[in-house]
Amino acid sequence: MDLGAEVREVRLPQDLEGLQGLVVPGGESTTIGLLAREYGLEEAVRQRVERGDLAVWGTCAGAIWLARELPHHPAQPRLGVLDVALERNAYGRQVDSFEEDVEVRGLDSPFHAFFIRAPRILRTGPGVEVLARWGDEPVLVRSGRLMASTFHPELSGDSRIHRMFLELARG
Ligand SMILES: NC(=O)CC[C@H](N)C(=O)O
Repeated sequence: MDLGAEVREVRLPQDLEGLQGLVVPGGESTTIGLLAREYGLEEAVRQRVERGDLAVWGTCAGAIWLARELPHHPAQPRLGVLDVALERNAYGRQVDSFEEDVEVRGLDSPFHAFFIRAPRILRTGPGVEVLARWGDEPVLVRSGRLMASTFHPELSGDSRIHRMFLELARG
């Protein structure tokens, strides 16, 4: 899908240069966290976020990387700038992966969301806006120029949440 944004892969701090937005994908959050710390990317992203000149969207493992609190894995390396508490792999083995239609604030019809060994958002801080819930639970949140989803929006062939993020990035 072509949404008119120029994209590049980011692995090292210098890859951030000139970027307005960063998507931190799903995968394995411990690996992402360790490598980002080792390669100095964590610190570089932190500085840009603190200056307010980078929008960051974490999906699934990426959301875990952004989370301030991981009560069950407090020492896991992460950026930790988003005021939420998350629990990893929170939906148990049987239903480790599932798909659901979720209502998203600002969208006029439901979004089909894929949850893959998804984390659960246990708490959101005062500055955090919940944009979508599955049942009672937040699954898409935003705080300033940070966004986190516990599902994988890239698997739906629906670009509406990507468009929301581009607006944040262009901010
Ligand atoms: N789909 C995903 O990104 C899964 C996240 C993974 N379970 C983790 O804790 O890192």
